[in-house]
Amino acid sequence: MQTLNVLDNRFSSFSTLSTSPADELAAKQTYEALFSADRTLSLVELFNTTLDLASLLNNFSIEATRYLDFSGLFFKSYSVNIALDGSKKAKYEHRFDLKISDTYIGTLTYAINTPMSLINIQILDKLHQCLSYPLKNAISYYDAIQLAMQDALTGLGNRRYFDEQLKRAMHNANRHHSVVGLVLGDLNKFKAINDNYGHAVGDQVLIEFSNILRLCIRDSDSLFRFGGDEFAILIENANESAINLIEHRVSNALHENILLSKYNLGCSLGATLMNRADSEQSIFARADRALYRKKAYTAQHLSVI
Ligand SMILES: Nc1nc2c(ncn2[C@@H]2O[C@H](COP(=O)(O)OP(=O)(O)OP(=O)(O)O)[C@@H](O)[C@H]2O)c(=O)[nH]1
Repeated sequence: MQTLNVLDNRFSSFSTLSTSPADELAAKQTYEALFSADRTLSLVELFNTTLDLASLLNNFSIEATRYLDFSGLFFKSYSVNIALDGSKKAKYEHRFDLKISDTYIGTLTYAINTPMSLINIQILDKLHQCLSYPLKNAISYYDAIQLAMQDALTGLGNRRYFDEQLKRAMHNANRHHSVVGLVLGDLNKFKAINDNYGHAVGDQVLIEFSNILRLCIRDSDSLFRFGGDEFAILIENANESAINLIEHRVSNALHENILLSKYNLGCSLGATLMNRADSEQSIFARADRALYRKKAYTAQHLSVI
């Protein structure tokens, strides 16, 4: 696969506003040659070679950069928000709403330093037509993957996603000589909420707890629910104080939350930091043992964190 940085590889006779009628005519003739039926078909085939959104955007930009000088390319839809690698903002933004038979797919935004000419827009419109179906397929694929990786009740990552992310985070940490932190959480006496107030209230409590966790972490940390009342927080670039801070925040937030304090809901957290000899299994087992000790302590002292 071609992975050149297209933004550093631009050339274009169309890249600025055409200044003379001769320029316009030359551009128009090239445009007509470029978008013969055969050419259109081969572009669609090219874009159809991948379902990966980043690769598709890269393939598309290799074509687009031949006709337009842009410093950034961004795509946003209901579920996707992605930028071409190396994208930078520029003086202007030109947005195109991409549609298939009036159905909105998403918005493609070009960051440009000179306004677009009419011929630029016409060429891009044609390129977008070639892109639209491959893009729609790639978005559907992305949505399906997201769904498969998500816990349906809370929207947090599920156990399968956790396994992937833990592996990726530990790999990165080893490369960059940083450390991953892992916090496992388990609600205390959650079953009693289901038993006493019903499953719907139990669900509401799980959602509320997930929202609390979201507020207690940084953007670079990730959250997961393993099912039931078990949660995990993956902390990148972690250290002892980052873990302590999260534990402190969760504990405070639980006490301050109106719904959860009404049910006197507590949570036990078990945390650990990665060491260089760790495998995914060993770091998880250590966090799990820490959680087990906290649960045992909590049960013994009949207190909540
Ligand atoms: N409402 C709701 N309950 C769930 C869901 N998934 C699992 N549960 C329930 O969560 C409860 C978990 O019970 P336990 O594992 O005993 O946890 P606990 O009551 O917090 O016990 P300790 O952890 O020992 O304090 C079980 O009753 C499950 O049926 C869910 O999606 N929604």
